[in-house]
Amino acid sequence: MASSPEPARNPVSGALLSSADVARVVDRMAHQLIERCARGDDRAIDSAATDGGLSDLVLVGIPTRGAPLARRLAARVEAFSGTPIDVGTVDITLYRDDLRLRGVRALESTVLPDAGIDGRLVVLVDDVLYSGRSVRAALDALRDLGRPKAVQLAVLVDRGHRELPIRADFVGKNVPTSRSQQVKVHLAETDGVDEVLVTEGEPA
Ligand SMILES: O=P(O)(O)OC[C@H]1O[C@H](OP(=O)(O)OP(=O)(O)O)[C@H](O)[C@@H]1O
Ligand SMILES: O=c1cc[nH]c(=O)[nH]1
Repeated sequence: MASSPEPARNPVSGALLSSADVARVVDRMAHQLIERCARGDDRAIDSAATDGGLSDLVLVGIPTRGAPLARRLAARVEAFSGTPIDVGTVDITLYRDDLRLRGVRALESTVLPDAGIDGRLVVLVDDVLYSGRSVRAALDALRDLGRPKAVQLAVLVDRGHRELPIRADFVGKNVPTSRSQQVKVHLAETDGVDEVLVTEGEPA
């Protein structure tokens, strides 16, 4: 009798990705972005363009840590492809559905490239995908900023437990977690170090 597959285990608390792992994962995601554009299997991208469709691409980070991640991804795509990549950030604070539950939060910056996002492929970038509510808020925020040809999603860690019909197009690492766990992404730009940790218990 065929044995059933091992159930996915939740990681034990501790370090999930080291600094070197984070760099490797970001590089892999950059290659995937380039390949997806060049393959043109995505109607959102003009694969006939001489730059493999990359000039159509805008990486838009969701603060806090999605913003430096988007800049890193853009830098690596540029390093591998030779094509400069437009980057931006989108503040989702006022579009959150838990605004009244979470108390006052400072507004972050929304910065778009000069060429804007109309008619382009926007790839939203975030560090963690969990319920999907932050991405839902980002989609609403984008709607007020322009009309992209398509919007896709890149996340460093997908930890599951979606509460909305949202999935990522580019995932650095899938990490099955329990709801009681927390995934904490630390980046040099915001935290002084690159690492991904899994901790037990609710966030402080
Ligand atoms: O899929 P979700 O359930 O929305 O969770 C993921 C979001 O949670 C974290 O942000 P957080 O709201 O903690 O703010 P921060 O980025 O400022 O830390 C993380 O950076 C994602 O944006
Ligand atoms: O584990 C989680 C859940 C939401 N947001 C995070 O950054 N980590």
